[in-house]
Amino acid sequence: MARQRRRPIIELDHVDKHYRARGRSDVVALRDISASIADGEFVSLVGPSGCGKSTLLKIINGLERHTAGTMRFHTGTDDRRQAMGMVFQQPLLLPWRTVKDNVLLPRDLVGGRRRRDDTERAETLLRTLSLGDFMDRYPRELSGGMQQRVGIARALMHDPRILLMDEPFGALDAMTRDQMSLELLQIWERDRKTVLFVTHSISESVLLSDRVIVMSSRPGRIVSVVDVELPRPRRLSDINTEQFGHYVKGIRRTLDSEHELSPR
Ligand SMILES: Nc1ncnc2c1ncn2[C@@H]1O[C@H](COP(=O)(O)OP(=O)(O)OP(=O)(O)O)[C@@H](O)[C@H]1O
Repeated sequence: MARQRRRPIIELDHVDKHYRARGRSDVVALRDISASIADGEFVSLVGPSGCGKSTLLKIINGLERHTAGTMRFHTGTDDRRQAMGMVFQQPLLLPWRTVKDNVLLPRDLVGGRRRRDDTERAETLLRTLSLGDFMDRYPRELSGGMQQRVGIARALMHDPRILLMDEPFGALDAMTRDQMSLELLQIWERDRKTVLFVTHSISESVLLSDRVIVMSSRPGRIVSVVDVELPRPRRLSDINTEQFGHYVKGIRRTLDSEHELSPR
């Protein structure tokens, strides 16, 4: 059954991105990207290494500028940074700040005194992410998965409408990665933020997403958009179902055929 789509929050229309390289020809990272992401939707981006997935997140949050096409955001604010939170593969925590102070970093960067609300929000987020007992510890005292949870709490601190996640679990072992996927799903089911999630794992993309955008090798283009019609809430055991396998195989086939066609 087709899901009813909500109104778009991000619209990309024929977007290109070229990186200028002095003395060499430009790198065409993205070509003709058109997509509409609905408010509250969970969308994954999969594609070969170097196809421009990170670039797409960076032009969406304004860290990079697109070179052609148009982008529209319907977030209720002109301040893109306010509307978006970003989670990177490495959590990039400041080692001299405690866990709680790392989560409060975006708040502190704005300047002025912290309000009690800010501290309470940081504490609530940390408790939600099972870090209630580690708020006053330092990053070096935490495992990789715990550090990544701190990165997620920090990205959620200003309550963004959109969460951009660039291979957030890529550096974690398989079990921690599964656990983190489930926790992310729980947060998403509760808050229904719009999530754009970059991953190399096809099964992770199917487990988490409403839609999976499949990209070609560089220059990155969208070659397929897969609606994942698996029921929610999802569980890890869904991975063993026939329907799940069907989605994974379909996406794998698309990526393989693109790889065969691409110039080497
Ligand atoms: N600042 C930059 N200057 C020049 N070229 C860049 C820059 N950043 C990225 N590129 C190039 O743009 C292309 C896309 O890179 P990007 O990091 O977006 O790919 P990706 O799909 O996220 O890769 P991966 O899956 O390996 O992380 C690559 O060829 C890369 O070398």
